[in-house]
Amino acid sequence: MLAVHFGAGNIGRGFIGSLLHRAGYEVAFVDVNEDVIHAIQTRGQYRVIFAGENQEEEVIDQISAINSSTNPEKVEQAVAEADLVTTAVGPNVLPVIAKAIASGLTQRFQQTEEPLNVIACENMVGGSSVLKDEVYKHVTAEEQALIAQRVGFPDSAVDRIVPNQKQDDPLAVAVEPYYEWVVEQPAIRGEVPDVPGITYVDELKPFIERKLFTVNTGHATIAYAGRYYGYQTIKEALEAEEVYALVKGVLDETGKVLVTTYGFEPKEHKDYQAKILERFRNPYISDEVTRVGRGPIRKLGNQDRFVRPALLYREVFNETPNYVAKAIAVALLYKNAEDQEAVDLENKINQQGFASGFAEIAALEEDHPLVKEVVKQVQSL
Ligand SMILES: NC(=O)c1ccc[n+]([C@@H]2O[C@H](COP(=O)([O-])OP(=O)(O)OC[C@H]3O[C@@H](n4cnc5c(N)ncnc54)[C@H](O)[C@@H]3O)[C@@H](O)[C@H]2O)c1
Ligand SMILES: O=P(O)(O)OC[C@@H](O)[C@@H](O)[C@H](O)[C@H](O)CO
Repeated sequence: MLAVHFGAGNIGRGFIGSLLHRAGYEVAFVDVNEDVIHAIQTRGQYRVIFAGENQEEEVIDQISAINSSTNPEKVEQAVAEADLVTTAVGPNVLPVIAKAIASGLTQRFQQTEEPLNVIACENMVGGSSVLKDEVYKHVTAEEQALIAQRVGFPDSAVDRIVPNQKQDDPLAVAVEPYYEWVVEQPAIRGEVPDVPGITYVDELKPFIERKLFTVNTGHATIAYAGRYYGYQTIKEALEAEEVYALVKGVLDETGKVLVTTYGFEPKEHKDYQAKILERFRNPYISDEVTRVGRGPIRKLGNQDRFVRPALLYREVFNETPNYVAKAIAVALLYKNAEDQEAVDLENKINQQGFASGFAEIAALEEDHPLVKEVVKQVQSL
């Protein structure tokens, strides 16, 4: 069985590749990073190191790699022959890989009537649905009809902390042992892929929103507050009283709205939150605040980890979550010259001011109550 995975990065090698390998797939990685591609092509395997007391390892072999920049035809052929396609490239890259997937499907329809599932494993709501919309832009109406019949784009939620790697070996990847991969089953076409570790659910939304607005909202809060107070890693930032007080307040607010909206059992959600804070404190993982805070414009977007839960909170309780607003305020002060989105954010705020800059990024009116509260929080920092 062949799985084609776009994005041979942290999660691609450290999580998706590992589970697909265990399920018996040969994994063809598609990437644009020639160093990683060359290493996979020459070595044909890599190590996953589980960052815990015993530092257990797993060897992933039966792998290959294709450079989608220099070898698009090979990518198309791989998609045409694949039994499963997955992605972990970053939400902003989905429109880029959509063209290669579309060309591969065009070729596939000339070769076989076999169904195929394409699962985007990105930190966003509706990643596979967004990818499907992007693929549709590159195919004919007739091919859109074939896709609707034969190709599933089930949305998914993936959870495993995989920091930027500091290994001498460019392919080895240290990961936390914990993982969760939830996939929405009704959108599957043909047989449900038998991948141990995937949890199939009828409705993904509660799960992706619980994950994004607990794990990622908490993570990003620690990253931006950590950067603001001068800490380098998530672990050391979380040890700071002012950072812990903020993330605790944020998780209380997102927890309250998630429990009310989706009916999660309150004690169970508290345990879920506690587990996440323990994961952030993992002594065997060093995760920079600059990785977790990467892409601040994406993370301040209307449907992402700060604004979406804040709007849901206002909808449900008719008041603004002040801790989330404070977390947004420190995010607006985020600086990192090596992160283009951080540079763009800083320039936008300098040119337009906080109210106009944040309102534009969050797709809100400048006089929106959340914008007003965020500006108030910035002024009090
Ligand atoms: N790292 C984590 O802890 C984690 C956990 C859960 C979800 N995620 C999500 O997984 C996705 C990937 O995150 P990551 O941490 O693995 O990032 P990463 O930067 O380590 O990996 C992304 C990979 O995509 C590749 N890429 C970029 N453009 C490409 C293109 N046009 N075609 C093919 N490959 C391309 C990059 O070269 C890189 O190897 C993101 O959506 C992220 O939010 C990450
Ligand atoms: O990947 P991002 O940039 O959306 O968010 C950074 C981290 O919060 C994220 O990668 C977490 O490590 C991951 O979502 C844990 O499952």
